[in-house]
Amino acid sequence: MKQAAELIFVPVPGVGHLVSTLEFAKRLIDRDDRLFIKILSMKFPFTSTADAYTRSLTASQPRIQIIDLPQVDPPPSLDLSVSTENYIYVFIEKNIPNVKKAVTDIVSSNSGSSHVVGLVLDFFCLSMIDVGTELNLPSYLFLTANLGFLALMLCLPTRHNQIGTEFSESDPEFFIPGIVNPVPSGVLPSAVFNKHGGYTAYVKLAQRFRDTKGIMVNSFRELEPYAFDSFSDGQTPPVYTIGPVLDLKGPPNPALDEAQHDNIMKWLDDQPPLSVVFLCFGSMGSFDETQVKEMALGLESSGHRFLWSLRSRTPNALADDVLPEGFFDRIKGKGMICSGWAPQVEVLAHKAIGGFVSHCGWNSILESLWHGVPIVTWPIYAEQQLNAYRMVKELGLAVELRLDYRNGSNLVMADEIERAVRRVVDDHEVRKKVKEMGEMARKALMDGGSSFNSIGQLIEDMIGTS
Ligand SMILES: O=c1ccn([C@@H]2O[C@H](COP(=O)(O)OP(=O)(O)O[C@H]3O[C@H](CO)[C@@H](O)[C@H](O)[C@H]3O)[C@@H](O)[C@H]2O)c(=O)[nH]1
Repeated sequence: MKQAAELIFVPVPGVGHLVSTLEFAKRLIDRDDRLFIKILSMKFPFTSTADAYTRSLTASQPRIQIIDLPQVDPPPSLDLSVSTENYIYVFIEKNIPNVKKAVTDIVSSNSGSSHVVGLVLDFFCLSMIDVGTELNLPSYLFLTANLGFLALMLCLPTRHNQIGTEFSESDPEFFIPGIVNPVPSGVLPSAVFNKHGGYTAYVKLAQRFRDTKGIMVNSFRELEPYAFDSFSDGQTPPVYTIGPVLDLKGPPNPALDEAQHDNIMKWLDDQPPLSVVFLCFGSMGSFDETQVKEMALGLESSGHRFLWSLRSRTPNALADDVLPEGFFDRIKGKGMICSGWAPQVEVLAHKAIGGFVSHCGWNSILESLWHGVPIVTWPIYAEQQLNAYRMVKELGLAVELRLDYRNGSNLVMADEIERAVRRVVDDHEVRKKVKEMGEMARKALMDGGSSFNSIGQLIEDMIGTS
């Protein structure tokens, strides 16, 4: 009889992290029937839909079991406004005793026919490597971001040892082995500039990357070959490119009911092919009213059709309150606004979509490449500026609107938006490259493709051949 091998996943309960982590868990068990997965489910107060999402995605998978961890007290909400990264870091540290207890229980309940072969940790959970070490279990990193971000994190400890302090936006360009040219410091993740815990949290996490037994990255070699090659330096744990891992049904959200979903899809059905620009800014992106007005004016004067997932930063504001007067009448038939949440993956798959104004979250980028839709870059937070920069400057796969915008930056003016929207619809060269990359993504996952092989290698390294 084959011996069952169990993996314990510890994801961060935010949609942007859960999408690929849970899909990958499913992909692993589909690939090898010896594998069983337990998912430790932490609860964050500001990601209330994460729990339902985790359950819905794994419901029909008898070899995946969710273990609820007890709720812990969140850090003071002030911490969230001074540094999101530090808030998440502190919150996760508070969960460690519960994680340790859950892992210990799982290990001690194992019978002779099943054993735990490792922890699979989100990068924010890397301090849990110590839990694994204490229990004699290896830890793997599941990186929901890309190889370029991995390259940055791997070189951060060296810079910290030399300089010892956070970055400043006026710093000269920064050389990251794995990214073709030195990058302007203005496109580095917001956390590395943060004096209130964000930088320290990032450095502490970065210092643990090389303590893992292997690093799985939601990317594929054909997309980031230069970065991938930089990891064969003899000092980095094995890097497994296992992507793109996408949830092609899209994460559900209570803010999107069936009627709104059907309305959007029906409206798209009535539009000509490649004519609609889609605007959507991830699970957390929002703008203040002044910025929303500029967006509206820019879209209107571009003359193009658009579908806009509008999330205003003003609590309870209705679209009518924040948009310019008469806007709805003027765009009738040409533009559609949905408040709160859009069925993004389905929208990107629709033949009417010709471009995507995005915050450049990594899932959004992979989803748009998969469906051959060129992106206009409008990063907002986390590592999105670096993603935007690389998509435009290194990979030539996106149209530039802003590369270094972040929460609280200068306004993006209507005329800039108008130009970028026009360009993404008309730029046939970028569209062609994006389509080609989308085809390479599909090939990477097929039998014999680079990611298919990499997943096979990962399973072999974790549990051996059968
Ligand atoms: O209205 C919406 C908004 C989002 N989504 C989906 O939600 C996911 C969002 O993921 P992503 O595009 O990566 O954005 P974030 O939610 O912002 O993701 C976080 O996690 C990513 C992976 O680590 C990082 O790249 C981002 O910077 C970080 O903010 C995607 O699957 C989208 O299709 C929808 O379906 N509808």
